[in-house]
Amino acid sequence: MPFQTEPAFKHGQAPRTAIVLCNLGTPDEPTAPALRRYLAEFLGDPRVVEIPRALWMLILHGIILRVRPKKSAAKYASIWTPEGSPLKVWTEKQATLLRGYLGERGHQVTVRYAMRYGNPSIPSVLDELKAQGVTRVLVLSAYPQYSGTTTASVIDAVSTWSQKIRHIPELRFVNRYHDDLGYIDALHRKVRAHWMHHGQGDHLVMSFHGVPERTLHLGDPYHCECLKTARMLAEKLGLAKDDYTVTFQSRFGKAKWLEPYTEPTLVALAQKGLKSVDVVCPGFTSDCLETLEEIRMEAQEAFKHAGGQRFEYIDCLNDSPDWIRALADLSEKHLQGWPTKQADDPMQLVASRERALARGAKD
Ligand SMILES: C=CC1=C(C)c2cc3[nH]c(cc4nc(cc5[nH]c(cc1n2)c(C)c5CCC(=O)O)C(CCC(=O)O)=C4C)c(C)c3C=C
Ligand SMILES: [Fe+2]
Ligand SMILES: [Fe+2]
Repeated sequence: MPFQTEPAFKHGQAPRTAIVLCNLGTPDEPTAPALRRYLAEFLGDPRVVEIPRALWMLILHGIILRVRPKKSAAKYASIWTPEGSPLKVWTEKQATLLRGYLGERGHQVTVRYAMRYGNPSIPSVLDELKAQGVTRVLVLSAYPQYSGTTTASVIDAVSTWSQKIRHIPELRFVNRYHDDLGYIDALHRKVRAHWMHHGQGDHLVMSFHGVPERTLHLGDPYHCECLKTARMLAEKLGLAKDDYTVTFQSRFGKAKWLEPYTEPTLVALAQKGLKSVDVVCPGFTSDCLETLEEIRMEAQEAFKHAGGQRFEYIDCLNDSPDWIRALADLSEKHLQGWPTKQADDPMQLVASRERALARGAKD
């Protein structure tokens, strides 16, 4: 296999570090053709749908990609903003803010965001970083809970890219932070701030994205990590067991997914007489189709239709300063041993002195 051409190797170049904040991805626009491209890539990933390949390709291309793009495009149109898809807008903002926070702490790191499906793609971002001379990459997934369907797929994309590279940068992956104290604290503050402004409902539903239940029995830690996040958040909020329910949303297809399902749970709670509920989606670090349309719109309607009166959707972490601080702390933890402050790294000091001398010679 031919490898990508490298620029000539130069001795004495200072190491350069980058962080890539990877999220799931989103269509380029809320139209059926854009959705077809996005869903073909997403649902064609064997990490996402684990059924025999030939059969799945027939179903995907023969049925799903003929029907779903139009329906999904209409849903995306209902949450689209002038700046684009919320998922992309928030992820981009998080990357910019993370760069700023780390810069304030004296770190010289490049921070980029990338999307596992759609744009900017993981390989395109890694190509760009490599062209800029980046020698160390910390891959930080936007998924706090590890799942084979998401986190592992990001790792696959980076590994596939590296297979065509001769001089591979040092790579590190943050696989999970479901129990990271900064993440839990940021969630807790988000919920508390919402209660302060809108009052506290009679019950809190914590809704996580679902996965097929089979993956749990096959050893995927996702379910356990969601439950741990929920337990820690509940403890921090001072909630008793009866004050909250953990649910799973976004079921796809006919197979059994993790239960209890979010919308039927909300309907059952309303039918039992619950009038007032708060819903938070702790596994989503950015608002997106699944939170804004499926929860804030659809689930709210179902809850009220079943007799509920007050439904408060609590925004995702998005650009909350507590969250960006947690991201910066997490990054610092995983950057250890990769000097990113000039004073830490003699090579950087030499390189910067040489640059200064070269500038002096020119001036
Ligand atoms: C087909 C199976 C799917 C699995 C498994 C799955 C896991 C999974 N997804 C997220 C996070 C997000 N998913 C989003 C959208 C979305 N998810 C699926 C299917 C599966 N997800 C589809 C088909 C879609 C697209 C929309 C649609 O047509 O319904 C999103 C939102 C993206 C956006 O653009 O806003 C997120 C985020 C996680 C965390 C996860 C497993 C843990
Ligand atoms: Fe999904
Ligand atoms: Fe959905």
